[in-house]
Amino acid sequence: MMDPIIQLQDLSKCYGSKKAVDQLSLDIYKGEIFGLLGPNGAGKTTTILMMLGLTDPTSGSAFVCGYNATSNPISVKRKVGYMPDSLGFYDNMTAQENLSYIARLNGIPEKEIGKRTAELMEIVGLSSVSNKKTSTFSRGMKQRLGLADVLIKQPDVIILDEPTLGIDPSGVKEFLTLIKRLSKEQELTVLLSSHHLHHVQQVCDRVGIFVGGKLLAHGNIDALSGSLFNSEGLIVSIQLAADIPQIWPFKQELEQWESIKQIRVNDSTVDFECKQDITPALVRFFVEKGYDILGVHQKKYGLDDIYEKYFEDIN
Ligand SMILES: Nc1ncnc2c1ncn2[C@@H]1O[C@H](COP(=O)(O)OP(=O)(O)OP(=O)(O)O)[C@@H](O)[C@H]1O
Repeated sequence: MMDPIIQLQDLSKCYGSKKAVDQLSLDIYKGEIFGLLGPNGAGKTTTILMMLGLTDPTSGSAFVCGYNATSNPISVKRKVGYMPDSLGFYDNMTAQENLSYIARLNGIPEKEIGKRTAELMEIVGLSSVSNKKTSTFSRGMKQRLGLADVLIKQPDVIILDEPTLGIDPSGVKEFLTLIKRLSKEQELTVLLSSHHLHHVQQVCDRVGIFVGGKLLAHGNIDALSGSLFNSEGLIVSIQLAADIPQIWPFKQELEQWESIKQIRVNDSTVDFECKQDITPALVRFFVEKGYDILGVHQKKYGLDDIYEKYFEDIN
């Protein structure tokens, strides 16, 4: 496997007796979109600050793009773009002027600024309004300009803190689609922190769940739901046209199937707890036995279920 682009090893940060981040170990790979999830005070921002070399860990290490963030923060900052949750622009300047200003701060040669800013305006979908003052911009437009600011230095990694906060649903969708496209096209690694679970679920390859400074779980959503709901797994529910008798001869036959963990019969509905998705085989079984099927429903656990379950367990 390739080397991780972000490598956190036993990273801890204490503020007095408070452990804001507690022995965090995590690897993130090039081109991944990774979601940091957790309630207020979980330690997400402190973790991000340590990755950027903006605060020193009490113990452990954070390597980003091969550099130790504590001993080499300047090199890390060259490679990493950070978009905080509250964005500031010069309201009396146009979007183009704001972006050019950021380009100069990043040391981009004057002769390249025009081309680079125009390309970025196109990428983030602001070309047609680039000569408008940012005071007229909606929150969603500002967020896209913030993304252009972050991308101007052609980073390998971008870190976005609550990027969808305060944007309307269509703006959120556009923004997340843009992030996904950029990540795929440019092999950009994206770390985003968010409270909005379904936003994260739409866009992230993997997520990490933070609570009380600890990383309780990380992985892709299927793997997390699989491990967390091990006892339940995937539920396939088949609704038939007629009730099933109390003593149902086919139950015993179905219980022999390797992929079925449990069967629950409730009037005309049969629920199967399965190790994997065997919906087509189950449908065929019922049809071959002459049953009329009114509906087939799969319950898969999503991020909301996973998140809730973790909070249930610790509260
Ligand atoms: N400079 C500081 N001094 C003292 N305590 C701090 C400091 N910064 C953070 N903390 C504490 O560390 C813990 C983690 O805070 P952090 O801001 O990292 O959490 P978070 O997950 O980013 O939360 P939020 O979503 O609210 O930003 C909290 O209990 C917070 O009060």
